[in-house]
Amino acid sequence: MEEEIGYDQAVEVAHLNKSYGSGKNKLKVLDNMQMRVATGAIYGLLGPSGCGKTTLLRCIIGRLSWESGTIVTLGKKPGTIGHPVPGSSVGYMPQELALFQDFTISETLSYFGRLHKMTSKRVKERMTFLLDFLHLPDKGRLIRQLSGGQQRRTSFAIALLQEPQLLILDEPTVGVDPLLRQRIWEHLLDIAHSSNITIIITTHYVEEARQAHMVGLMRNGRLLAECSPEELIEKHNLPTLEDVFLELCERDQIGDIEQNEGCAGISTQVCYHDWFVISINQINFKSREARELRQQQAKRLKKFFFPSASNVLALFIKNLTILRRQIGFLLFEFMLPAMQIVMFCLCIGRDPFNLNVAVVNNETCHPPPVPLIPFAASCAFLQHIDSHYINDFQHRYNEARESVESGDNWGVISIGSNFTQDLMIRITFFMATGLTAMSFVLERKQGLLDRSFVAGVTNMEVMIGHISTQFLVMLVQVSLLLVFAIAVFHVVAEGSLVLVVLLTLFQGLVGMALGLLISTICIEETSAIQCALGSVYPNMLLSGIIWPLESMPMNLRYVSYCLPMTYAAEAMRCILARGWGLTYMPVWRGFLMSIGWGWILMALSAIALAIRKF
Ligand SMILES: Nc1ncnc2c1ncn2[C@@H]1O[C@H](COP(=O)(O)OP(=O)(O)OP(=O)(O)O)[C@@H](O)[C@H]1O
Repeated sequence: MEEEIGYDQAVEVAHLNKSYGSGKNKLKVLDNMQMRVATGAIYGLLGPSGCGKTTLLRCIIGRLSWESGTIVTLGKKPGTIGHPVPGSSVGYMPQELALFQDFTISETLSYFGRLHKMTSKRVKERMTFLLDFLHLPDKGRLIRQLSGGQQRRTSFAIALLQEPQLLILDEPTVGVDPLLRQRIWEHLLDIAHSSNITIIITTHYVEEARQAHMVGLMRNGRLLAECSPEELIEKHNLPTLEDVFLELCERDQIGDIEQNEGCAGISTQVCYHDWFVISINQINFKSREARELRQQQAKRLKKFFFPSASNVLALFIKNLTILRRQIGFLLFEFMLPAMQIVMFCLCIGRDPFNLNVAVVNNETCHPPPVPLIPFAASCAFLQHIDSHYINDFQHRYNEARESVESGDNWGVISIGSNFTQDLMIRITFFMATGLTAMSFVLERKQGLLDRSFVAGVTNMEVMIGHISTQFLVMLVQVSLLLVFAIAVFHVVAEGSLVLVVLLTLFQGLVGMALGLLISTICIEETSAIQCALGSVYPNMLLSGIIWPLESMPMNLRYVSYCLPMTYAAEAMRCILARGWGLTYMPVWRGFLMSIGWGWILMALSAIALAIRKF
């Protein structure tokens, strides 16, 4: 049974050290940082720009890891599995807007309400209150149509939505008029008092922090003072908090901060209150941590394999809403693969000029007028060629080659027996890669991904959310592709259509998983696009789709066998041209490779997501 620890301090930070980068580029941002926030208090975190406030807040909510020191948020280390931090116990308003520009206010709040597992009735109630309280316009208005101040207030509304135990507000009053700013502070004081909600707030308007119960003054990643505003002002005998702040900064610059008697060993002015009855050192976290480690690993694995259905549903609906808002682009996406196959089947019929070449066709052409003849794209190609220009149709490769050697022809066109079938695998794979390659990039840049993570979403849930939405798009794409290829152009299809559809979908999923990996690794849109294109061409060249594997150097051939498309393309040829089923090795091997690659790429994406901690 888990040990329940009551906490008088909602947040305790002790000896925290945190750096960004490594080696020569290492930047120490938090330096032996200390902080204690009593439950039900409003804590104003003040400090010059770049002193590490946001970094500290992100550590407190479990979005950043640190090198050494301890953080206890609402009784446990943030990020502990089963602990709702990050999750519903914390409301976070980041500095950046972090809003879906194409969502309405209502859709935005509903999305976060679903993540926090609120009933739709409760979401409606809170929405009505927040719209009125924050002077927001009609809930049907798109975020992009709101003014800067209105957008910030919407962002604030998200943080307040589920009435969390802990509110972390990173500069919530920037761009808010003084009247509304005062209302916000009154509301914060009210919820802290009536609901025992703890609030940590950063602000550059130092004077407004006088309304907080406690203020922490930071500089260069260290805490200079932690006191109630009145005590600080009284102690320094200065008229304003801002003056105290300036004086402390100046004294810190010349190394003249007094050591507080009650706080030996910490070069910080700290005022003790009745709230601070538990010292972080009194709790034996080390022994508890060791005991919990094994349980945590088991829980982490469970959470990885059994994601929350309601979170996945919330992400799915969110992604669908994004797609709905881009309906033109969505239609284009639906049609693109079908257009590619149509163009391919139509355009190859154009007359080339002055080509005196021998043609060897290994695909089977049926003479008209056989009804519903299976279509081989190569046959259409040959039928459309004016025999005046390409007039030497050989049937055997050696004969064709000899005709070139003897000077009768200047070249040989040899059409492989798999010319048309491979196309479907190729188009599906690359389209799917394109579908997901940008999934995280934009959301991450706008801080949206981070906000979902703070609301308790896991990496796996985000990935499943994206894959399930894009899978819908891919279903439409594959249906259109197969209709055009098989029903309209009669591409040879001797085998089971179910296997064809399944293999195409599996290949699409592998392409999507590759796209996800790309979008996890790349920070900018341009690098994601280049990465997607860069992975497409080697894949295409090496997988034997453009040129036969047999013509490759032996070592390269082994590389080719390991690629996701090689065996799948072979399996597709065997199903379509030979009518083989799953009992044949080349067919099941193609399926097995597709499934294996899908899992490998998904796992790599999950690992990359976990390491990057967006
Ligand atoms: N992801 C990052 N990689 C490298 N350096 C970073 C990163 N994020 C922040 N920093 C650096 O860490 C330092 C502290 O940044 P942080 O955002 O925590 O400061 P802040 O006190 O919140 O500043 P502000 O008040 O301007 O928001 C800055 O020097 C910043 O450049």
